Order: sequence, then C-alpha cells, then structure tokens
Amino acid sequence: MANVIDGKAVAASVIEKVRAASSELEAAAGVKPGLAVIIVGDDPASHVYVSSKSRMAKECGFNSVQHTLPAETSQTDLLALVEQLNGDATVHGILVQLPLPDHLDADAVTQSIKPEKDVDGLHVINAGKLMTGDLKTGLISCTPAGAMLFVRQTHGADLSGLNAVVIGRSNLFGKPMGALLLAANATVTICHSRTKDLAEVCRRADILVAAVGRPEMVKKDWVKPGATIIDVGINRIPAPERGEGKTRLVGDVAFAECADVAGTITPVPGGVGPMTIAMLMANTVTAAFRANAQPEPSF
Ligand SMILES: Nc1nc(=O)c2c([nH]1)NC[C@@H]1CN(c3ccc(C(=O)N[C@@H](CCC(=O)O)C(=O)O)cc3)C=[N+]21
Repeated sequence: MANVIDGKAVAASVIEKVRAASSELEAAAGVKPGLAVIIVGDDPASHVYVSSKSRMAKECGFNSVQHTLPAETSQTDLLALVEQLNGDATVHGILVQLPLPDHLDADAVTQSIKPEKDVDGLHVINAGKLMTGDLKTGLISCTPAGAMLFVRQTHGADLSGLNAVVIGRSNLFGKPMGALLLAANATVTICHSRTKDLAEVCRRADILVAAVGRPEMVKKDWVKPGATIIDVGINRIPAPERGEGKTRLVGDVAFAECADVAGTITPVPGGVGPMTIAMLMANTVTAAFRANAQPEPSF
C-alpha cells in the first residue's frame, strides 16, 4: 500500500507559515496582505470555493474583500473593477474566479490584472517568467505550485534522472506543472487527448500527474511500481450507495487500485485541493511583501 499524502496537513503547515509571515509584515511595515476575489454569476460550486478562499484569507490575517457580481455583468464593468483593484494599494492579490459566464472574455480579464497582483499566475508575464526559468520574481499558478510541494517532499528538490509525466496541457495547470518539473531537472512528458498509447507513456513515469477531469481514468496497469502519483482531478460523480441523488468526489486516478502499486499517492478529496488554496494565500503574502520592499518568505 502506497504512502498516502495528507494534503490537509501539508496545507495547514503552509497556512501556518503564511499567518506568521502576515503578522511579521504587519509588525515591520504596518500593512495587512489584501486579497480581492471577484466572482461573477451564481454557479454554486464556484461560490463554495470562493467562500472557502475568503475564510482562509481571514484565518491568515489578511484583508479579504469579495466582489460578487451578477451573471449579466458586462465586460466593460468587470474590466473597470479590475482596474480599480489594480490601483488600490491595500489590495496585493486579485483573483477572478473561473469559469466566467460565456459572454465574458476570461482571457482578456486575466491579462488585465497587474502581473504583481496576479496571484493565480495566469498573466503572460508570470507564465513567461516560469517558462524561462525565473522562479523567483513572478507568481506561480497555485495548483502546480502546491503539487510541486508534494513532489519535493517525496523526492527532494532535484529530480535528475526521474521521468515525470503530466496528463493535461492547460495553461492553468499542465503547462506550468511541466515547467516546474523541468526546472527541477526531471525529464518531462506532457500528454493530452491526442497522445498515442497513453497507458504505456504513463507506465514509464516515476512521477505521474493527472489533470484531465475524467473520473478515475488512470488505472492500476498504467502505474510503474513505486511511482509517485499526484491526482489533480476533482470530479463529482453520482453515489447512489450513499442514498438517492447523492454524489461524491473522485480524482482522475482510480485511487484504491493504484494505491496498491504506487509508492506515494495523493487522495481526492484531501490532496491537491486544500494545497491550491494554501498556495493562493502564500502568493498573496508574497505579493504583499514585494509591494512593501520586504525580504519575502519562502514556501
Ligand atoms: N481563478 C481561479 N483560480 C482557481 O484556483 C480556481 C478557479 N478559478 N476556479 C475553480 C478551480 C477549482 N479550485 C479548487 C480549489 C480548491 C479545492 C478544494 O479544496 N477541494 C477539496 C474538496 C472540496 C469539496 O468537498 O468540494 C479537496 O480536494 O479536498 C477544489 C478546487 C480552484 N480553482
């Protein structure tokens, strides 16, 4: 049976560091880190995520502001709000919850956030810094940053000689994850829907990262014995065994069978999810330190 990573516990230790850094900044510069979260429309899942982000921000001692906008908000009004927050010195981090309603241009909104406040790490400046190997002065997308922390805990900072396979090539996760693994000297393969013999490619992985959004797609015979598996999928599926109309969360990995083969594995829930929120707080405190020219903490 694989070692199962306790994402909640690792996230709690990151949050503890963030909280300490936040009060240190307040003592040194009289400034509280400020996080502004924008949510448009009334998707219930998005509201759950956003309220847990706001709650965590308060726990970290941040100034947390939530902007809840109606589904019919115009692009112009949304851009105007981002512009206002860009210019607000009490706000160090801006997050626009995705997905946005269809009539809005999510990419234009993301690119309008000042790179220094882009705590999602999605601005081309931040993505470009990561791609070119500058891991110090930009902000790194929270989910890959969190996943990388698990990888580092298991394998150390230098992944020389290890094969890493990432399934999924999104800008939000797959591409930045690949860049982080490469920066740590892993030999990286990024797979996607057009990849031939996916199972066979996965079987070569010492580190297998799944981020495709297909419930329990990765099976036992895709896994190299002893491999580290990071499951980034969050899929809600029907769970009639729990009662009529009930659902449960599963990852992109068939957990029980893969845990028999892997060396280390992250669960869903309780793995990458809590770390994503912790790294968002870490990015916000980092942005606040930089804005106040203070030597920043490391996570
Ligand atoms: N601009 C933007 N940035 C994001 O980072 C972003 C976003 N938009 N839109 C939606 C996705 C999704 N996401 C999650 C964060 C935490 C959990 C999480 O903590 N999950 C818990 C379970 C929660 C539950 O029970 O539903 C867990 O895995 O243990 C899940 C999903 C961030 N996202």
